[in-house]
Amino acid sequence: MAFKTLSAKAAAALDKELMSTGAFSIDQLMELAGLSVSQVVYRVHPPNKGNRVLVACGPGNNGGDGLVAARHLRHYGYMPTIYYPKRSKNELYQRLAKQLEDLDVPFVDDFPTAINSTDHIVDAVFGFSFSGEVREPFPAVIRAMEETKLPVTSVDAPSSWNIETGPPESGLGSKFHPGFLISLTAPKPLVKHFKGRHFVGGRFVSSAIAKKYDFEIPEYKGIDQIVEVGSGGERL
Ligand SMILES: NC(=O)C1=CN([C@@H]2O[C@H](COP(=O)(O)OP(=O)(O)OC[C@H]3O[C@@H](n4cnc5c(N)ncnc54)[C@H](O)[C@@H]3O)[C@@H](O)[C@H]2O)[C@@H](O)CC1
Ligand SMILES: [K+]
Repeated sequence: MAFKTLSAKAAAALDKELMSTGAFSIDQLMELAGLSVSQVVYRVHPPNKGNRVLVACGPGNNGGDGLVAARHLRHYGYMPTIYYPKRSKNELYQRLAKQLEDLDVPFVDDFPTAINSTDHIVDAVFGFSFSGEVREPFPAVIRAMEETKLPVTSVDAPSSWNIETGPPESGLGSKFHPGFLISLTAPKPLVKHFKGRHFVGGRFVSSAIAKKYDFEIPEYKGIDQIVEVGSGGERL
């Protein structure tokens, strides 16, 4: 049986609720989301398979998850590189970037060039608030991820996919099929079109919240922040 999915609208409402009546701060949620992303990368691509990881960060919270994941990956022994062209002026993101700079993690401006010297890519460009056509400077990033043979781990959604309906029918993003996806809190409807290895993360949801938003919390084992589920979201 497949896990129930969470629409983009429901995911945004859930986030808002966690940060209001739920009493969480955005820093906490992003830290846990990024930690779970780092655990997926470690699971599917341990550092002895090649420790260079290129993290593509978009302008919103999906990009913030990427910045947090990069810090954890650095501490696990990876050599992350960050592409973060639309830096937010928000203090939280500035602190996350400073933490990486203090670990000597490089920031690069040219994603298509950087992709030639990495072993793994983290796609933290867009999450559940993506809509419409991909705007500059991100088309080149989506194209490079679409064309590369390197493994890609997408955070919450393969960037450029419609959250409800999946990959675009034609043009940019239509051939973007990352090998790995981590759905945060609960899979979004687009997972119906995802064929790779699929994980769920975000081990901070209470059963009351899951019940209210009508999704299931997967069975996390031990100290894991992630659970592998079937590509469509079904139990393994
Ligand atoms: N509920 C959860 O489990 C949590 C979710 N988080 C992350 O937060 C994400 C959602 O974050 P946000 O709501 O900030 O949004 P996103 O990060 O999905 O994207 C919004 C940003 O992308 C830009 N954008 C949207 N469409 C675009 C287009 N067509 N071309 C170019 N730019 C475009 C917007 O202007 C905005 O700056 C989730 O997907 C998840 O990764 C975590 O950070 C916190 C916990
Ligand atoms: K993404």
